[in-house]
Amino acid sequence: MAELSFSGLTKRFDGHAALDRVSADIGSGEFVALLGPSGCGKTTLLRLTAGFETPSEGSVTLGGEVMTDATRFIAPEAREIGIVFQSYALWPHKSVARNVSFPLEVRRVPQPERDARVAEALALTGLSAFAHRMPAQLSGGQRQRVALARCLVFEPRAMLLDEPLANLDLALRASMQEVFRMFHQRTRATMLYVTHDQGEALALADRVAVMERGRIRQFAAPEVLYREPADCFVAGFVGDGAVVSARACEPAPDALRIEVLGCRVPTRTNTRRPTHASIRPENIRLSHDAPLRGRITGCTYLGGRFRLTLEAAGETLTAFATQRARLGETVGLTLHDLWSFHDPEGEVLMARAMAEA
Ligand SMILES: Nc1ncnc2c1ncn2[C@@H]1O[C@H](COP(=O)(O)OP(=O)(O)OP(=O)(O)O)[C@@H](O)[C@H]1O
Repeated sequence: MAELSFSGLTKRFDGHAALDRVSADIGSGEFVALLGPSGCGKTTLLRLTAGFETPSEGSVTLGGEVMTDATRFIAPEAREIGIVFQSYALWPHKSVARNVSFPLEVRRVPQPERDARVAEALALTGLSAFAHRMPAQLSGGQRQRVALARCLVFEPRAMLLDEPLANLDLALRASMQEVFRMFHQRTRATMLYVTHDQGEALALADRVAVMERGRIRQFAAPEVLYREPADCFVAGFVGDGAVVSARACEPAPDALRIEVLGCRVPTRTNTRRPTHASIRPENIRLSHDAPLRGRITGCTYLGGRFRLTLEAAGETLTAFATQRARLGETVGLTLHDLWSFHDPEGEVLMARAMAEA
């Protein structure tokens, strides 16, 4: 499977940039999720990759070969890219086996080889027993697996998945995530997976590109996005917790301590001029005598622990507790292991994102 690159990729619709100078490299065999709020450009990026749209500027390269740029356009069917849609897009009048065999029939693969490859694809997706069923006789999850088998049977150079689990109920989504993970481990296909479900993106992908307003704001492994968000948008969008103003303590030769919520605390950081800190629930310890005081405004049982919402120094924070807490009760809070970053425009962006939500 080939590596996929975007360089300065821009797509304007009626003067409005749906994608704005996106550049990224996806390694061969990598599973990448595109995550972001509605309208941020995820589907547009997928459609440009598939060849359903042409870019206003920039290029898409697959396996070192330019698929599209200012002078070149390879037609979608010649790109050898597999696509799985949330609507499954199966042929209703063809059996499961015929649906899966269709891409091979189009490519005039001889029958014995076709049969062997279809059997292999059905086995890989756990559908061998359903080969002769019609799509209408399958559940949503089984239909999605047929779409997956039909995609992998022709060994595409890359696979694009557009919210493939969006139509499934919660329990099925969880089991299908497992199917996707196993599928990726066994095929090592290069996969670009669009979702606005961050749980899905963080659980499945090797790396996640967090998008906002046509741009990639951070492209990193899930644990890096969570522990070291690049800016206020990513810190607020990915994971639980709060984003608050911070500044380096004086003197600030290394900015290893910050002032946050009126406290001076050590920080992990990549800057000498932090403007904000990300406070995850696990960064807060409850202790009776800590000077930072928080008033409990919410307490939800999560199974095994409680999620608390607290008001402290004018901010809303989230913490975990082992025991139920009383609403209105005041507790002491100790902050530890905070991540801080430089994002002077963060407040404006966050206000805009909240207004749009
Ligand atoms: N064919 C089109 N004509 C005009 N505007 C378009 C067209 N396709 C997309 N857009 C606009 O481009 C922006 C990005 O759309 P896109 O579908 O890529 O977002 P998305 O992140 O996939 O959203 P969602 O999660 O809601 O599917 C939106 O503002 C959308 O209205």
